[in-house]
Amino acid sequence: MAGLLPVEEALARVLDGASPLPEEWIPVGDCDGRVLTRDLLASRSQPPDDMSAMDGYALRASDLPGRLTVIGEAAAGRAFGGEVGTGQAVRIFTGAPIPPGADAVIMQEDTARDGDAVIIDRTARPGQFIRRRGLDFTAGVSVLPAGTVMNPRSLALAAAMNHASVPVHRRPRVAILSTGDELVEPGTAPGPNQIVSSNALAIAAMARRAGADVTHLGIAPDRLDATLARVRLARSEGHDILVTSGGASVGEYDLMRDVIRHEGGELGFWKIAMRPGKPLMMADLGETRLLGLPGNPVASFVCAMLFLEPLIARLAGRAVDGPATEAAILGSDVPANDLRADHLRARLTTSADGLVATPFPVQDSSMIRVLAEADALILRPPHAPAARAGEPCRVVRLPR
Ligand SMILES: Nc1nc2c(c(=O)[nH]1)N[C@H]1C(S)=C(S)[C@@H](COP(=O)(O)OP(=O)(O)OC[C@H]3O[C@@H](n4cnc5c(N)ncnc54)[C@H](O)[C@@H]3O)O[C@H]1N2
Ligand code: MOO
Repeated sequence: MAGLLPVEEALARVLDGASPLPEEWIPVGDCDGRVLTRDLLASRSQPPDDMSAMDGYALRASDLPGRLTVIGEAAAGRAFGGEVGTGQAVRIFTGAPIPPGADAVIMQEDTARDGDAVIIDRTARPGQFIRRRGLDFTAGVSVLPAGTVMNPRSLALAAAMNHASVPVHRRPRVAILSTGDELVEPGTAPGPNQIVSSNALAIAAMARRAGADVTHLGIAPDRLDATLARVRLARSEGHDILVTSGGASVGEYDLMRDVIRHEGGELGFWKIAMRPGKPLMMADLGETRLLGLPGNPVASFVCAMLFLEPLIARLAGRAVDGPATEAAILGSDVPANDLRADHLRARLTTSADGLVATPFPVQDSSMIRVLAEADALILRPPHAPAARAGEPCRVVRLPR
């Protein structure tokens, strides 16, 4: 099994030359998960004026304690027109501008009203319950730098800074093609020897979570012309990534290498030192980067997790960190590994010693149920020696 490319080298090639996609402007409400292409400046200060933080009375702290004359009212969005003088107070509500002359707010719970007067038998600190102009942000300051991955909180901040639309990297466009004479779509009545296609749906869901727009190209039978037609469609529609599933191995109906050759693409690699997922391939077909995933469902999933998600992240402008690994201890013995980095489907439990990862006894890469029931992948590096239950290991949690 010479010539298997190490996983790290394969990932480097998948990412090689892939850079964040061009800018587009989108409504601020739609930018969750998108990455800013430019700094966002505050176009106003927040709050725009000194504001009350409480419902109560605006007054001069030096007048307290005392009986003050209430000369008017200020509410959010509606300022009091005059000025507060000695011995005077303005009825004020949360978010209302502090009238000139006042230097403190006292909560209404600490007051007693008597007609036009308010009686306050305590003192106030100057500035009490006043939010100063620009407390949150100041006009002209760069608050959200280019490269920020937007989330519901930063989205709210961009909106509050009065950006109706924001500049972000375009979403990667991913087309997904399943190949195989045996495949039928879910919900049809499979004939003898047929298999319900599931890989494309898993890959699409992962790609969407990673921030891509997804096009389904359906199922191509194991014929070069039919497969080529769909690949050309994906290219002509300007997809950044074409993911194929199946046809990656060495069988007589495994067409993907022929497809790449017919399209004038150069095979970036084929076959990597990984289990599951050995026959992964990559090629550039013009502007479209092709990831040819193996057909075995677990292999296609793990390859999508390790290679497609980082590629989408890179194109979307996000940092590519690789899957976060955690320390755990083995829940059962594992045999020595060969030259392929292994990814054992495992359940996670917690014990007094910490996280315990127990591999499923059967690790066949066709087993979708085991994949669905697993919590994590135990990472077994190439040539890792046999290990006993209780020994340390590294795991990657599977997305929930
Ligand atoms: N002589 C060799 N045979 C195989 C090798 C090898 O190195 N030498 N590698 C094995 C490995 S590892 C894998 S993984 C598979 C990959 O094969 P293909 O990419 O060519 O995939 P297919 O043959 O088309 O399908 C394999 C298996 O997966 C099922 N499948 C395919 N597509 C889907 C789908 N969309 N949804 C659900 N299931 C799917 C398909 O029915 C097959 O059962 O090759 C090994 N062989
Ligand atoms: O990639 Mo294959 O699934 O290792 O069997």
